[in-house]
Amino acid sequence: MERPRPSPLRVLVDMDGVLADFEGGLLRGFRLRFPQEPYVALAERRGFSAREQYGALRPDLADKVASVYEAPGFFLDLEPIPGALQAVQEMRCMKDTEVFICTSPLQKYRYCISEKYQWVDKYLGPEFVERIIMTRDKTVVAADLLIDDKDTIKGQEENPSWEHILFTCCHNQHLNLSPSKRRLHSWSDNWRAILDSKRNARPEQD
Ligand SMILES: Cc1cn([C@H]2C[C@H](O)[C@@H](COP(=O)(O)O)O2)c(=O)[nH]c1=O
Ligand SMILES: [Mg+2]
Repeated sequence: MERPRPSPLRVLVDMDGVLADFEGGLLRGFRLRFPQEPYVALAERRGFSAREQYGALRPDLADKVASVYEAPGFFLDLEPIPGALQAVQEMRCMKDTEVFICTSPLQKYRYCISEKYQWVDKYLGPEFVERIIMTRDKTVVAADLLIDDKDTIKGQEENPSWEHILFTCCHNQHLNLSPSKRRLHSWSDNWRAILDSKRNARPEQD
């Protein structure tokens, strides 16, 4: 009897901090726009929210830093993270693998949503535009893996189907993870081994 084909391994890849250099673009934009103001160097970043960290430095800096990422052109002008484009293109061509870009828009979405689409089209092409999942709640999306730089991902679903692989970024590099949690240190790290191990750990299908 013919064995049934395994279902493809579905991988969600986050955008800001994983494909697009949000933190680098934010610091550059902040220093250009507010050259007299104190800033948080990338090595000093702690915690996902730049807004909160700037606000702790001086309360009025919270709105100032937010005004940088809410401005037109911010998301479109972000540089790709080194190795990211090649990695996801390779992932897309891998046998029995499905890759989607899973990204959260800002609450002030006026420019962010269309610019994220344009960014993907510009750097990855129309095949990937078809594969954008734009959601404020990634827990309700079904997949095997989510590669994301946000250390804690919460939403309506308490037990998401994916395993969260923490992608190292300036704001999370100092965190000690629980032994069960895995990191991808960069796109030069062995992301293929993570996909393979997940593929092999899945229960056999009848
Ligand atoms: C640091 C930081 C980020 N955000 C926003 C920017 C994006 O819209 C999302 C993260 O998107 P991802 O593709 O899921 O990585 O969060 C923010 O609002 N405030 C911040 O300080
Ligand atoms: Mg992110």
